[in-house]
Amino acid sequence: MAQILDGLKISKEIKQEIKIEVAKITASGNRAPHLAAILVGENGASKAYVNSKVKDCAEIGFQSSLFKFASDISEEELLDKIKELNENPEIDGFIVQLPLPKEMDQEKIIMAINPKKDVDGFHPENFGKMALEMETFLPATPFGIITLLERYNITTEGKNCVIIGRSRIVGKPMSILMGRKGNPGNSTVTLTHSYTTDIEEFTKNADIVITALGNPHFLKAEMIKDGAVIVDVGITRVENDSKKGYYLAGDVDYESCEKKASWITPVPGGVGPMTRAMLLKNTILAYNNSGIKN
Ligand SMILES: NC(=O)C1=CN([C@@H]2O[C@H](COP(=O)(O)OP(=O)(O)OC[C@H]3O[C@@H](n4cnc5c(N)ncnc54)[C@H](OP(=O)(O)O)[C@@H]3O)[C@@H](O)[C@H]2O)C=CC1
Ligand SMILES: Nc1nc(=O)c2c([nH]1)NC[C@@H]1CN(c3ccc(C(=O)N[C@@H](CCC(=O)O)C(=O)O)cc3)C=[N+]21
Repeated sequence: MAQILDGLKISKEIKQEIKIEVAKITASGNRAPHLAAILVGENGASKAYVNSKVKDCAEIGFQSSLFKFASDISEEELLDKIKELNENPEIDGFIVQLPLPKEMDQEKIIMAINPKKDVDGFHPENFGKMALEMETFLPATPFGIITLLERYNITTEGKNCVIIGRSRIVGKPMSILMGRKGNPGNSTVTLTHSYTTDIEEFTKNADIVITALGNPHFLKAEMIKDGAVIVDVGITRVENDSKKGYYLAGDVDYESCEKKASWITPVPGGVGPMTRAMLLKNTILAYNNSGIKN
């Protein structure tokens, strides 16, 4: 029976640590860190995520701002908003919630963000720094996963790590971080995706499997080896008859895998809360590097 990598618990610890840091900042007469988010369109999951971010900020004493736009906003209008946030000295960091409407040039939007305020770590300058092991903002989800592994003293050195999914926000940066020098890191990484012909061949030999594909219950016990560490990033809303109308499904078939794994993350309560905590962590890093605070 696997032990639980309790992301909810660790995220609370991290938030508590940040809350203490914020209290010290404000006690000495400086303004609190300020995180902003831009949300375009009406995606239900995206709305829920940015709303929870506002709540997280209030909980630990950050200021926060949320800018909502209809899905037919022009690229120019969005770029103007980004420019305004880039220049506003009272805002330490901001994120543009993804995915953006299909018609928009996502790359152009991300490129417009001031890298010093890019607390998602998505700007190519920050992504490049991450890959080159320079100090920068690490994307919140992979940052959350390595922090979770670290706090549970999971050894990654010399291990075979298989990642499923190669998105900009999870799979790709995750593969870089696990393969970097250091601990967590020093793993031998295999990055798999929809063109991988026989995923099972890789997952069966993996000491660590990280799933980020968005396919409910994809990873079954037969696909993993005894004692593997399983990290489930996937969150899909699957419709059912409950009051909410859906339940949250991970990419891992938890019921079967927990019997075989040594460690496993639950969904919900695993990687998701860690992502939120690390965004706050990045914001305080941005704050501390931004000079004058008044
Ligand atoms: N817990 C958290 O904090 C977060 C959770 N998520 C969740 O993680 C999941 C993934 O999201 P995201 O990272 O944005 O990825 P995307 O949805 O952007 O991409 C999915 C990736 O999975 C690959 N893939 C899809 N199907 C298969 C398959 N059958 N076999 C192998 N690879 C496959 C795709 O391959 P290809 O590149 O070839 O198309 C692609 O690289 C979603 O459920 C999302 O909601 C996302 C961010 C944060
Ligand atoms: N610019 C940008 N940055 C992101 O970091 C980003 C993004 N866009 N787009 C969408 C994905 C998704 N993502 C999640 C974060 C937390 C939970 C989370 O807190 N999940 C809870 C459950 C939440 C619920 O009840 O719905 C849990 O797993 O326990 C989920 C998903 C960040 N993303």
